[in-house]
Amino acid sequence: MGSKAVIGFENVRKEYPGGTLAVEDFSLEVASHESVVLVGTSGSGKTTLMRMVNRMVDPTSGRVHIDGDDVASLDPVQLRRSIGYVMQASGLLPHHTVLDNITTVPVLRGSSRRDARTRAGELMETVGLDAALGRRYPWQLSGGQQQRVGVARGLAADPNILLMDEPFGAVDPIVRRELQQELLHLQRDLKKTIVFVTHDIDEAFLVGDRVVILRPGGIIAQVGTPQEILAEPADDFVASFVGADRGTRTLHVERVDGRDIVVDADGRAAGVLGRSPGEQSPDAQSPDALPTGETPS
Ligand SMILES: Nc1ncnc2c1ncn2[C@@H]1O[C@H](COP(=O)(O)OP(=O)(O)OP(=O)(O)O)[C@@H](O)[C@H]1O
Repeated sequence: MGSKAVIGFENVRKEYPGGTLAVEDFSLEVASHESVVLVGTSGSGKTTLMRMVNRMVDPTSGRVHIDGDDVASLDPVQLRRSIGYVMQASGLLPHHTVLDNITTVPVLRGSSRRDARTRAGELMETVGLDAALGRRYPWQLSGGQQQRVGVARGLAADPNILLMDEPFGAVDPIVRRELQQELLHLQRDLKKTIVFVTHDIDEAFLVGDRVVILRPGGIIAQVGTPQEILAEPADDFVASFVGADRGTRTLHVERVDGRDIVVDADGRAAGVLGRSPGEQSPDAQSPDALPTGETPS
């Protein structure tokens, strides 16, 4: 696999045995080092699409390529080991210590145990974990710590691509916010190509360079930067999705890591204005102009 890690979905369709049409016809290119978030209601095909990247799911038709190579032509085991995968509730092996969980894939890929452990220690520091926790078992950690281990494990083989399936879905809102912020820090340094799945639009706007809003059947309702989607929702479905739950909250803008984040009265991120450092953001939306949306009935 090349090092650009450009991911392409070309007219992919997935019909599961039994007849569920999870994805009708989905095409998208994820650029090198880009973070793309798939967001949509339950059952809209987000996880199915993400799993096509590492061949945990094979499309019924269409193809997924990485740097131009059809993943169908790649060995699935090698492919999975070369792509970081972080899932909800961390997915850690319960009978293995934290260190063993983090080092499994690097050792399978040929690292010496010693090198893998050294690297694991560094990664634990990167994700904000005390190295002493390495000897514990997952059940001896808090939910937030488990998720951090999950992120460290996803990064352990230094993959170019990171797949994150509701990675912070199982932790409380405060820890979730901390983990989101840390992911933003990490991504600034690591610059992975990230596909991130969530059903939380606030999270999508915070972590995504681009956000893909899906209808059932993996149909794209809108794809764009958070700014574009907030400024011009494509239709009522998107407007309602984006505004859902926002009601009459007072929105304001906070500067975080050089980015203007729209924050609601509860301190939750509602969007990002002006994406990259150095990028002019004269067209940034006044928070007053953001769609407040009706609470969906
Ligand atoms: N292995 C499977 N066999 C049969 N049907 C499946 C399978 N996996 C998913 N589905 C169905 O495909 C559809 C899309 O599922 P998928 O998990 O991709 O959606 P999702 O958007 O990730 O949902 P959620 O937010 O609930 O995780 C759903 O109707 C689901 O029931």
